[in-house]
Amino acid sequence: MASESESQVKRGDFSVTLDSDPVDSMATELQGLTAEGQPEGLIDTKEQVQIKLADQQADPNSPLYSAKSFENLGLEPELLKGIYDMNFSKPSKIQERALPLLLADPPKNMIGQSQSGTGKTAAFVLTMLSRVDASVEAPQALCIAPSRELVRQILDVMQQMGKYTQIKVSAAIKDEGPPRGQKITSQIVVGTPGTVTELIRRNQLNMRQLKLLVLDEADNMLDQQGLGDQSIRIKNMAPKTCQIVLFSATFAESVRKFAARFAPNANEISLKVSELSVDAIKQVYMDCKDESHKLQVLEELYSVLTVSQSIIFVRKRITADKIAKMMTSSGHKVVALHGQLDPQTRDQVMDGFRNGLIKVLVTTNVLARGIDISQINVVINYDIPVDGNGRPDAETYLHRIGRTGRFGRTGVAINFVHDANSFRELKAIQDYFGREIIKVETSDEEKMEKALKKLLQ
Ligand SMILES: Nc1ncnc2c1ncn2[C@@H]1O[C@H](COP(=O)(O)OP(=O)(O)OP(=O)(O)O)[C@@H](O)[C@H]1O
Repeated sequence: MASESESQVKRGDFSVTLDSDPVDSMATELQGLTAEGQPEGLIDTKEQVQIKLADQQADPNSPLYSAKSFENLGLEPELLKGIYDMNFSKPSKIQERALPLLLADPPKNMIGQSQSGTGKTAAFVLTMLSRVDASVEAPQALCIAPSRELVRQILDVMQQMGKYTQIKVSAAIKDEGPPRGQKITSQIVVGTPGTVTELIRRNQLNMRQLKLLVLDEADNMLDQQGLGDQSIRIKNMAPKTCQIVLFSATFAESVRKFAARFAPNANEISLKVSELSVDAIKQVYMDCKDESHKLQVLEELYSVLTVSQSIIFVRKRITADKIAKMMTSSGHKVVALHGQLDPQTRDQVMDGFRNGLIKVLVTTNVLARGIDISQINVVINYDIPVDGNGRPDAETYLHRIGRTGRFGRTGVAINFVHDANSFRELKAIQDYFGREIIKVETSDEEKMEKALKKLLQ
């Protein structure tokens, strides 16, 4: 991308001016403990993953700290059966590293980071299923996640993995919790923070026997402007001995500090900022003349591309509805999904997208995180993500594009820019991650078609 004047990327509570070589300076900040003066107990692996063990006496070279097979983890045979039923033959990198630490006794807190689509869910789901006692009829493990859709997905993984066990799992999302007055007796609960808080308040969810609390998309869950307060309140209801596990693909420095307080003395698996992007996701941008030209380019794009499934991210609900209407009238199987829809409709839309009846989903940031659908080969940032203060939001960008290119698959992320502002926003994000976002010609239809087809080869 051509050089632009100053622009700022917001990272939690600090910002960086692009003129000061943001990639280098921010990488140094985010590396944190990996810079000079590396403390003991920190393993700097070849893949630039840093593992910081809470126990400084631990021998980092011990085979205990990586599991090359699921059998090595000492899991119950019923759980192994569930894993193999899902066709997981061996642990992914994050599972290999995190599971031995997560399952060790006495339990230790964990702050775990790995790129999108690398198998974090299975790591914490297996831990939850391993830690609870099926003969005790009370909640012992609780997972909270930021969206209804993500909670339902985690429940699905939980049910598949645990299908040969006697463990019961309950949902804590709007309209799907236990009926009023009825106490939860399931060993595991997965929910959104709002509904979980409500169930605790109504004495339906008793936290007394909780051994494990997991925050998926933890940086988002701890964000002070968002779900942070609720997450803190939930944690404060758990016993002091409860194991706290935080997972995400991103932890901005300010959140990381807070996370370290939320999950004290945790084992940490972290990535440098330069390692956050998934190589298999090709990132491009399309230069549109103005806001209305974006709609036209979108139409052209879908007329030339063979997309199996895709997500279009927009800033506002109204834009989502407008695009869905326009594309539907052009004959595409498109639906908009956002927070204004009622829970049942959201579930129906999501189920339709998962089983392939809906090919394109137009959505807001509500689906930016965690959603795992392997058929998605294109993600479009129709609007560049910005935070509440209107500054480019690098984390949300990474999560959004991470809906494609999952678990070794390839994918394409297409960004629309249409004025100096959107250009600056995208440039700031590009410079932050240090990965070039390549231009696709929009002025010449033939060239555009050729470039797009090549992208998806
Ligand atoms: N060991 C494994 N073997 C094969 N497939 C796996 C394994 N672990 C996870 N997967 C698959 O990889 C995909 C991505 O996993 P998952 O959704 O857990 O990623 P994630 O790291 O949580 O991503 P995100 O940061 O986007 O939330 C899923 O479809 C999952 O079934």
